[in-house]
This record gives sequence, C-alpha cells and structure tokens, in this order.
Amino acid sequence: MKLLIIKIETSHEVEDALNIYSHDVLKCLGTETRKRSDFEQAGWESDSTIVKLDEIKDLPEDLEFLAYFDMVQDQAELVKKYQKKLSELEGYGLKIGQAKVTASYIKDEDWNTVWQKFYHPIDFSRHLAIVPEWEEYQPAFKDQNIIKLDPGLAFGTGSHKTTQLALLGLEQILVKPETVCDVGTGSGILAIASSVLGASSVLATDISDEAITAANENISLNNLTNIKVQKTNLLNQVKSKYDIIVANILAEILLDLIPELNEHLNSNGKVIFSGIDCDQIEKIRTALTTNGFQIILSMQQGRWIGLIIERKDN
Ligand SMILES: C[S@@+](CC[C@H](N)C(=O)[O-])C[C@H]1O[C@@H](n2cnc3c(N)ncnc32)[C@H](O)[C@@H]1O
Repeated sequence: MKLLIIKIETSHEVEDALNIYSHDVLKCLGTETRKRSDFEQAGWESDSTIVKLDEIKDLPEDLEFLAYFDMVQDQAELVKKYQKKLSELEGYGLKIGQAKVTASYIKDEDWNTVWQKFYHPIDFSRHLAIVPEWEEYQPAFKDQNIIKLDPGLAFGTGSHKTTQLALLGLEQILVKPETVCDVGTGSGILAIASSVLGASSVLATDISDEAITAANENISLNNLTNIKVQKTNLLNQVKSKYDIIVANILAEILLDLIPELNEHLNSNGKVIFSGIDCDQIEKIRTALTTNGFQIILSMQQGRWIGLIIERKDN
C-alpha cells in the first residue's frame, strides 16, 4: 500500500492547530514535524557540540509539518483544505510562514523502514536496556534487564527525556518488590520497566485506545504476567492503593492528578512525576504542598523536570 503525504512548510505557531486539524478533522494516519529550533537546540543540549546548521540536509526554515493519509484520499482536495486552514489561522493572527503545501506518495513499507531506521536499542543504564522488537541486542552485563518494545502509535519509545527521567526515578525508588501504578502508560514502557526491575504487581492506565492496545502488546512481547492494563481517566476508576505511582504526563494533567494521589498511595508510598516543563514547576510544587506532599528529589534534562515525591509527614 502507498501512503499520501501532505507536506506543509510553515511556522511553529500553527503546529498544535495543524496537529488537531489533521487528527480530529481529517482523520490522518499520523503526523510528523521537523522544526528548525530542534536542530538549533541539539547544539545547546549537548553543551559543547556546535551544530553546523548549514550542513543539515533540508533544514526547515521554521516548521515542516507532515501528515500521512491513506492513498485513496483526494490529494488536491487535501491540499486545498490545508491551504484554507492556514488562511484561517493567519486570520487569528498566527504566523503561517511560507505556507507551502505539497503532496507526494511513499510506499507503506518505506514508512515502516524509515521509522525503524531511527529507533535503535537504548543502553539506558546498568539495569535497563530498551530494545526495538526487530533488533538484536547483547547486554554487556548478564543482569541488565531488556525491555522489548514496539511502540506502535503510542508515546513511549524510551528515547524521550521525560520517559528517561521517569525511568531514573523508578531505578532510584523501586528497591523492594512493591506495587506500582503507571498513570498514562502509553507504550507501557514504565509499567514494563517497573515489572522487570522487580515490582510485585503493576497497574498501567491510559485514556487512549491506541495506548491500551500498544501497552497490552508490549507486555505480551516481554512475557510479563504481573501487569494489568486499565482504560481510565487518570485514577478515576482505580480502586486500590499502591506503593509507587508514576506519571509522565503534561503538567496541566498532573495538576488534576495531584488531588487523587492521597487516596491511592499506601503509607510511606512515593510518587514519580515527569513531563514538567521547567516553567511549570512552581505550579506543581504549590499544588503538591496544598495536598500534603513534598518533593524529595528533583531531576532535570534540558527543559524537562522529573520529581520524586512523598507525603510531608513521612
Ligand atoms: C507523555 S505520554 C507518556 C507515555 C509513557 N508513560 C512514557 O513515559 O513514555 C503520556 C500518556 O498519558 C496519556 N494520558 C493523557 N491524559 C491522560 C489522562 N487524563 N488519563 C490517563 N492517561 C492520560 C496519553 O494517552 C499518553 O499515552
């Protein structure tokens, strides 16, 4: 099967709007973005490495937005719809840059290979390696745990800094066979990591169907029998209490989760938060304090913050 790609050269100001429009209105199969700022930041993040922007092939002027569709869709019609959307967004005062919309086709197999080409084993730590389902990997130490993953459409390949901060948190506090609840499990990566690091049992929750499917598949891929998956909004339909609650979700959603923590956490329990932009840490800290919690460890990678939290009276 071939896929139709709509490529839009535009401005980062319309990224969210294009994402929502592509997924919710046009029902695309997937989207991808390349931002000039990501390449610029790559230099900043690696401290001393100077990234020579001139040498990067097809460097976007600002944002290159790609949306993938089934080839049976009418490409001229889609191009027109995106052009109309961009004009509408410009009318709201957003910058739309070059606003160049083009269409092309790729083979579905190419799409899979392209994706697989960029996703390789992550030798994460002494105790954890994350290995794509299709790759072979030999750990340097016999007791390094391997997480086999095929993220499918869900978030959580292990390469994102927020996932890595949450994994570091788990390695730090999961030192006994305790129970874990992974809120917003995505691909299931944190639930699987908890299990292989020695959790006695794990509950993985997510609000999205894609995530529930991907998490179940990855749990089977790793032959783990002590993880249950439940579709729910945060902890809404969760009855039990846990020794550890881990959540890598955006700060706005963590703010809704904070008031639910107390009734789902065992005494001496700990919470790991990740997904917090450094600009939002004060909001989170205030909400934690108001709800009787304190931060006992704060970790940072780039702009992302990860936290280990416990009750104030622990
Ligand atoms: C940033 S991803 C994290 C995935 C994975 N845990 C990781 O660390 O890589 C956030 C996940 O939270 C889920 N999510 C967002 N809002 C949620 C909510 N209100 N309740 C449950 N899950 C939610 C999303 O569907 C997504 O899978």
